[in-house]
Amino acid sequence: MFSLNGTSFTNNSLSGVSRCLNQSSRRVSAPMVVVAAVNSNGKPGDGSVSVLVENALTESPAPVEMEVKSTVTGGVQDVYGEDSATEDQSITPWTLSVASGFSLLRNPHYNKGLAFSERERDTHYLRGLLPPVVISHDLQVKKMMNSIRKYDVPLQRYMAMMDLQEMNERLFYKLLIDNVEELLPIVYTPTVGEACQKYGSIFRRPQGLFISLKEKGKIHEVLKNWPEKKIQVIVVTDGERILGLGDLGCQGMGIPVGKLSLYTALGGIRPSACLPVTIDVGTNNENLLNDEFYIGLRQRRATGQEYSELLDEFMYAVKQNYGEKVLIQFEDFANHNAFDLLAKYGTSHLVFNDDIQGTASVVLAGLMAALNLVGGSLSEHTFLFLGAGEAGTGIAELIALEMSKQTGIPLEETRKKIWMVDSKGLIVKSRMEMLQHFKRPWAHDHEPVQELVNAVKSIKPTVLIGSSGAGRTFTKEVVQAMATFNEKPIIFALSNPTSQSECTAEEAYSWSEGRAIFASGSPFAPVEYNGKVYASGQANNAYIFPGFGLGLIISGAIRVHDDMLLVASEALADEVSQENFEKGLIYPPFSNIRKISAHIRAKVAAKAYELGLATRLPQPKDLVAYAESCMYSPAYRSYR
Ligand SMILES: O=C([O-])CC(=O)C(=O)O
Ligand SMILES: [Mg+2]
Repeated sequence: MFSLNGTSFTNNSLSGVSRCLNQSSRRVSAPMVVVAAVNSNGKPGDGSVSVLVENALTESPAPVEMEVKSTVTGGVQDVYGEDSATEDQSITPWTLSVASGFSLLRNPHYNKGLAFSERERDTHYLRGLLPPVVISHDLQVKKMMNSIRKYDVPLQRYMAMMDLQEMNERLFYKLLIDNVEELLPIVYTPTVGEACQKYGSIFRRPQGLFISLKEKGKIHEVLKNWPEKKIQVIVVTDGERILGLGDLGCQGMGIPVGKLSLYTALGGIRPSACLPVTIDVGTNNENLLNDEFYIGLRQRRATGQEYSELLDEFMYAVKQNYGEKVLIQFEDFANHNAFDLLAKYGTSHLVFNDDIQGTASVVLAGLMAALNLVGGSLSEHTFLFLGAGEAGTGIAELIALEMSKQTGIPLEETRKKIWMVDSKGLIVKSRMEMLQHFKRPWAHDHEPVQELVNAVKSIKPTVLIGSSGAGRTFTKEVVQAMATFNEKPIIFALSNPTSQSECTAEEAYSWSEGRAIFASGSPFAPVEYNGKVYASGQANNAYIFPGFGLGLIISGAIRVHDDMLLVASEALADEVSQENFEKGLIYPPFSNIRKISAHIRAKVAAKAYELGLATRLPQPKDLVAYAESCMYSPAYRSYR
């Protein structure tokens, strides 16, 4: 028991502190979260409680930081680590954590390292636990960047970043936000691919939830083991198709972790609202099954009923634990499950498949921008895809939809402008019987063609898109063929990571004599060809999903709709400046990504309101300003 401002509380009703504050201060507007309440001397009876209040949505300090001095009649320190699930859920969004001294330094959410001020060191039992110097957040960033740059191997940089995330979350995000172009390829594609391949060896601490067949029947409880309760976005994989690297089983965890760090850094969703999940139903990867350091279930993949029962239980438990409006992003599932899961849960949950929908939206944006360089409208172009899986067919469908919207021509007709080659050659009507359902809309009248190069020569596409997961498949002959009948061939090599890219930037520019409009899923450094420097764009779904996700969240959307993907594409294409076009770029630089994300978010939210899918009412007047005000900032809080 302790009392604050004349009110008594038990330790497990500390959320009452928040209510008391809220009632006693006219200066604080809900929703606010108490992030630290520390008994400054720890002795019952004569201490004081200092409390920091912050905005629940953004984790940024509230307009007014409050210090409440009051007589404490009981110790409050011992509530540290108490399960906040025991708190009265009806008073959400109040949450409370208490940390001081050594445990404060060990808590990545609150730790500031050498940036703790003299006063904080006094009031939070930090004296002696830190060396004397006090440094600024900016200097910490500079210091970390210096040490990260000393590593030559990208995986070492990745591990240094993961260590930092575990040690000081706000420093991690500030580093990432301030150095996004340099660090994106480290915490995300392509390095995250290598991290997944070696995840068993580099695994240190769990960064997300592992839900395996062993947890069947207990998933509801497993979700409760996660320390955060107010989850807004889940990225989930079953590891069967990690980037273009194939089945990495349980080691796919690097992907949800990486994607969610971008949700925070690029999209502005607070870290504690993000939950990375890996569903482990086994792996068919023999190397992993025989690897003594493999961290997952050592069995072949469960399929059929066993698989769908586990997924069903997971999806149900998520809704039970976090409500209707939690966004579930499916990532890197194999084709045979990805389409089915999206269709199955699309009507009951807020689900989004990044590989089908996010990639589609980002590629459509790139194409819209490319039209400024090559001319013509979308429907005047002809498209050929290598790879008819999630990404390929997802992009194709969104292009066909946009063409149909622009021209009024029915979707069945606009689809005919789009051709696909898979591992068995051109997708044509005579193969219909044998085709998986998601490939069928793309089977057109044509004689069978085996090789990509022959398909290119026969179809004469203006746009060639690689979504095959197979590296070096856009050969010299293929690129040269594109360059013979197109003045400016549009070539997208989307597969990830770099090793799986259908061709390199250098190949695209040199084989097309510098005429290609090129973009790739993984980043390539600028290329010099014939004395001219060519910078290419990164057609990566990282441009879309963080802003798209927050657009859904701020509007309280309950379903994803294709029209939201279309407006996200338009919003991204609008961000490409004249200066970018002059350099041949069809994507804006990632350095502007937070601003870009705010625009995408506002457009997606506006569409959700227009479609009647938004539940957060009333609609904010200025959605861009509102979106910006909701963004998580990694600025340190001051614990007074
Ligand atoms: O992770 C990325 O860079 C893009 C993506 O979703 C994939 O390749 O599966
Ligand atoms: Mg993916």
